[in-house]
Amino acid sequence: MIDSNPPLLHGYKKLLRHPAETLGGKCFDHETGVVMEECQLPLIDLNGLRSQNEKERLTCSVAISNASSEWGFFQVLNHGICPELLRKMRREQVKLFKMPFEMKANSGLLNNSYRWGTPTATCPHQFSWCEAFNIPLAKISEAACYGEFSFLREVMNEFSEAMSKLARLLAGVLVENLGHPHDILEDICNESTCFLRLNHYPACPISPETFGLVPHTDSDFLTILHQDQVGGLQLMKDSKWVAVKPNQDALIVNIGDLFQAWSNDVYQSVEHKVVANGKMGRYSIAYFLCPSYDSLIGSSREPSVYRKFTFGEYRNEVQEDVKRSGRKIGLSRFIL
Ligand SMILES: C=C1C[C@]23C[C@@]1(O)CC[C@H]2[C@@]12CC[C@H](O)[C@@](C)(C(=O)O1)[C@H]2[C@@H]3C(=O)O
Ligand SMILES: O=C(O)CCC(=O)C(=O)O
Ligand SMILES: [Fe+2]
Repeated sequence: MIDSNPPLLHGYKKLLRHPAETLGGKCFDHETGVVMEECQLPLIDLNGLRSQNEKERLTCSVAISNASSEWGFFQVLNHGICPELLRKMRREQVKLFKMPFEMKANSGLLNNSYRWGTPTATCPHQFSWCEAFNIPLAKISEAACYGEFSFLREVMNEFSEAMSKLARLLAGVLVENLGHPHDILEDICNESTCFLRLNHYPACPISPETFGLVPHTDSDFLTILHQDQVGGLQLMKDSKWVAVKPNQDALIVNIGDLFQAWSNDVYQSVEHKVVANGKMGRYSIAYFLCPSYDSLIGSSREPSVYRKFTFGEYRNEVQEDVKRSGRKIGLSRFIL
């Protein structure tokens, strides 16, 4: 059989040799709930924030905060990212991942941000059947890192600018609802401290229980996600996995660990995962609103649940945990 691109089966054959048997093994600790039928996430029309009517603006702002506390996730309509830009981004993303594996892995493309599978996995349930470019936006203005993908540079700049505007709008509503000036986070988060993650989940020929992306919470303030029509994203709600039905007019927004810490647990960073699809490949794009590495993340109100930490310290801790134990521990490491 020709090797797939990326060679996930070949590269991880030992780990994935008997997926059915080993899934019952000791590291099998994530299936705490069964998938409910697809459940509609709170769907919020952002035109409410632009209304002349004060009451409408308030209703929309409260809906964003309530969803961020109760679900940690919500979907937004009239988000301002034009469909043509999403289509251009999708075309470039598909072209990028169709490149020969050797080029993706060794060309240093996009600031050498290419990753595939999970080198640190010690059992199938720590393995993600995916490939991704985790691009620091500080670097995307450098033409050198694009090779022949010069148009990709143009599209990514346009896309990340639009996403940055939306992320700032949403973060502004969330911090204002906690009694702070809407731009309080803007001095620690800016275009150059954020990340764009291009995900591709190839069709997966092994166990249907294989993860496209392992259960995790995001290590940022908030994430704005565009998923395609294939589906597979699930989030944890009341100890059950809830599938997120694809809605091409909507973008998905989820609270990250840093906003949970900053809000002193008012907003929840909720576990989510992607289940692999046996027949169809799937693409998604995630924009991560992140502060600079030296920014101190403290609680916006006392008494604080967590000790203060810098984003750099947090990322190092996550990577150390993933290296040491194969999975992310996250915020619980920083409880006072
Ligand atoms: C193996 C892992 C790396 C990751 C945490 C995880 O346990 C699973 C998801 C990964 C991810 C995806 C989105 C973000 O880029 C990230 C920082 C996060 O919060 O979850 C990465 C984590 C990482 O790269 O450390
Ligand atoms: O692809 C998806 O739907 C989710 C991706 C994700 O959770 C991430 O990149 O952090
Ligand atoms: Fe995520």
